[in-house]
Amino acid sequence: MDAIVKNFPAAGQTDARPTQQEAEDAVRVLLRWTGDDPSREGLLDTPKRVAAAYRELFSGYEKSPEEILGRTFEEVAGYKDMVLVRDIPFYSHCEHHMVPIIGKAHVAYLPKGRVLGLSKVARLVEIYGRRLQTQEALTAQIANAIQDVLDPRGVAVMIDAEHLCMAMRGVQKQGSTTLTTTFTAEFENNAAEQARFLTLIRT
Ligand SMILES: Nc1nc2c(ncn2[C@@H]2O[C@H](COP(=O)(O)OP(=O)(O)OP(=O)(O)O)[C@@H](O)[C@H]2O)c(=O)[nH]1
Ligand SMILES: [Zn+2]
Repeated sequence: MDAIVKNFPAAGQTDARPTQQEAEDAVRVLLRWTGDDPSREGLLDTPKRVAAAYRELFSGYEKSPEEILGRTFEEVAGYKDMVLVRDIPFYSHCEHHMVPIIGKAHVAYLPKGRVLGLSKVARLVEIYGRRLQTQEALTAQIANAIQDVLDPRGVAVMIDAEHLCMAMRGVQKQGSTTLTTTFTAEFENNAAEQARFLTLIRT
């Protein structure tokens, strides 16, 4: 688990953050970089709004996956087959251009006794989504967090996302999506389980 989160500040650890003033000044520089005038009326409050928006869009750095996944329960009448939460919509930002990634995550695991609250799976996607990401890292982080904290028989994650850095700029290919998968433990070793996961996603 440490390996997954150690690049990010832990919950409450905001000391290394620049001040509000520094953040707003940086936005003013970027406004000038666009060619606009930060002192015109319509842009006067923009640095403050952008700083607040960044806090929200990147709030995943302040949240702990272990905390979210910590609350599990066992009373499921011996249920032990796959649990799949599919079509979890998310927004993230690519770490190369800081432009949105828009997509859906499908997350499954094979329980070994304990199960997760279903909303916690979606909350986990939010935590990692609200950080600067590559799609590969996002996929692996979600799978590894569940594997490490819940210790199920296996985890499968698929992400299907559009990168606006490929659509709005650069190569400008709108509508193309990228698929990434991570399989752990029993999912990694068992092609039939992988196939069942992929079939259930499409059902
Ligand atoms: N593998 C991977 N690549 C990504 C992701 N998000 C963005 N990229 C790519 O990161 C690459 C960065 O390439 P660079 O050549 O350093 O940057 P660039 O000149 O802005 O590249 P272009 O987008 O081709 O204009 C681009 O090919 C992006 O498409 C991601 O989640 N995963
Ligand atoms: Zn990008």
